[in-house]
Amino acid sequence: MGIFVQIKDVTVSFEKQKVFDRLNLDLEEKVAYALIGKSGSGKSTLLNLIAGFLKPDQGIITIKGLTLSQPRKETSFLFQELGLFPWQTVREAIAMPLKIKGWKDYDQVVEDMIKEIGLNGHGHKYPNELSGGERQRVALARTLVEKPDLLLMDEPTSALDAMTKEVLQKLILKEQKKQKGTLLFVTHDIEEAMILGQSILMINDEGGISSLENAYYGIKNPREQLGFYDACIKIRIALNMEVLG
Ligand SMILES: Nc1ncnc2c1ncn2[C@@H]1O[C@H](COP(=O)(O)OP(=O)(O)OP(=O)(O)O)[C@@H](O)[C@H]1O
Repeated sequence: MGIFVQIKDVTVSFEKQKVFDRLNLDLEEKVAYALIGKSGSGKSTLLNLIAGFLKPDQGIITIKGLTLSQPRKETSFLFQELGLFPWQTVREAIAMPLKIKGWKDYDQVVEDMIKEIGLNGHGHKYPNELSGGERQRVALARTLVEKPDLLLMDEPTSALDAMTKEVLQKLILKEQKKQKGTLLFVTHDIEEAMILGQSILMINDEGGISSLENAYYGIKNPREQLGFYDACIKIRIALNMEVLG
């Protein structure tokens, strides 16, 4: 597997605050990365850089060997705010990226995706007629339907109850295995990082990023694996966060 995203000597500052100072990071092709770090450590900033929404003050970012100068159409982004339009139904929201790309016959693809996310029979509904978890699934479907080669997600399951969270995590895992794109997602949830990330990236106090291979990725019931919680706690301690309750 080759290097897909390369961050070379990237510096980013807001006003006088330096978020990253000569950051170097490589993301490999077709790998799922969890990005964790304290609040304000720069997780969303890193996603914005790789999405091409934010330009570094110094340094360069390359994707597939090409210097990133603007957002790419092969990259999908799932924002915390979801970005669903109140006037679009589930069906219209999922079809939108395909329409923009100039697809003609997308009805079946959209219907298949609606089934995939478990919203069969809800295609005609508007966001205000959906629950929070259903809205999050629609936003996820909209980013997955165009089969991006790079998917960036900012806390995809935040603010969901445990059961809905699990449904969404299973969906992400399934789609990731099927589509085989590169995935980078931000999470505050160490368990989620362990369940979904093949590799876990941690932003440390100095603004550097260290990575660790996740031995638990892909195991069917990771919670049942001996050592799962130990590993979670170790990561929490490394991050200097509160130990799991
Ligand atoms: N547009 C901006 N203007 C000024 N400061 C900013 C801007 N965006 C981010 N920052 C600052 O940069 C730092 C990193 O922000 P960022 O949103 O990347 O953190 P984060 O790790 O995603 O945090 P959280 O976990 O709380 O969402 C923060 O101190 C934030 O206040």
